[in-house]
Amino acid sequence: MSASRNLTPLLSTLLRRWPASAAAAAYAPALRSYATAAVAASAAGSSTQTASRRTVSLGLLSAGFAATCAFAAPTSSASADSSSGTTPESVLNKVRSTISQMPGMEWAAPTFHVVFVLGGPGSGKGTQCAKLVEEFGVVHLSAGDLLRAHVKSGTEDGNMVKAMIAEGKIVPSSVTIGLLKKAMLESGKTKFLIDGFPRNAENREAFEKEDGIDIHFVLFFDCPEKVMEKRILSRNEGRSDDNVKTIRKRFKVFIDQSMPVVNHYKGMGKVHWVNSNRDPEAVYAETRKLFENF
Ligand SMILES: Nc1ncnc2c1ncn2[C@@H]1O[C@H](COP(=O)(O)OP(=O)(O)O)[C@@H](O)[C@H]1O
Ligand SMILES: O=c1ccn([C@@H]2O[C@H](COP(=O)(O)OP(=O)(O)O)[C@@H](O)[C@H]2O)c(=O)[nH]1
Repeated sequence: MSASRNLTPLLSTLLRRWPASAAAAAYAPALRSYATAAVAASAAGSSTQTASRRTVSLGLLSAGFAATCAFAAPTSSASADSSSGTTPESVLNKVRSTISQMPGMEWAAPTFHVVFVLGGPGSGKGTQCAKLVEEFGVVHLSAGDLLRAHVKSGTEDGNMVKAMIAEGKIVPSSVTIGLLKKAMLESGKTKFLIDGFPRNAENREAFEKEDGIDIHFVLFFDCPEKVMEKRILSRNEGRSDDNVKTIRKRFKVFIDQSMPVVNHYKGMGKVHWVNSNRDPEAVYAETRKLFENF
């Protein structure tokens, strides 16, 4: 039987084992894309499999299901989950053990492919990422945008983030990585531009500890401070941190804390340096070449 024909009953089995909340149902499309990606991955590797035991790479499917359960808050079933001690890790472990018990199925860790897009505030990261999304169909995740959306949640955590952004400070990785992982899982895709993260050594070290993420390279946009400041002051997106006082603090944080991250990856030969002090089309003409094999 082909792997794709196995898929629907498998999804039903997984969803039956852990009753889906209304919010979980909203994740079904993402789950289905993971499943499709998993089947494609399995088909690509089928020549190495034995006829008696067909191995299906279900890591992405499992990750999608874990996301379904782990991020279903704030529904009533999610609060029942938290009262019974369910955590993202415990859900993932359940998915893993169920899959391992299914005949002909084997657990495989998911792989997400990532390019970090770094550069000073106003260097043009968001502008270039939008062009890459259009041409290459990659997913653009701006850590700053995710944090700003989180502020709107009005939670205690959200208020802490709001205060840190207003001061140009770097939010702890536990918050930012949680938001990034959630967005990655929900997207149902596997190739990501992570824009504006990691911003310091703590962010970088924590992200590198995450399983199943392959950091392909770092795209660094280089632009003089004077030019970046001028750009930010005419950006006009209503951002609370786009004022001269906070911009100067952000530049200092960038030099003191973010440049060491860039230099770390430079030492590993992973940084592509692009001069972004040119018109956006000229910057893109150089940038796009780096993605032909991504
Ligand atoms: N190459 C460029 N030349 C001139 N202006 C640019 C260029 N790239 C971006 N901008 C503008 O500068 C501002 C900051 O760009 P943005 O992409 O938001 O930067 P970042 O994401 O690095 O903070 C935006 O208003 C954008 O339209
Ligand atoms: O991984 C991140 C990304 C952003 N920020 C915060 O969000 C602000 C805005 O970041 P963004 O990347 O959106 O804007 P940029 O500084 O590139 O203009 C930063 O100054 C930080 O306070 C953060 O703490 N961690």
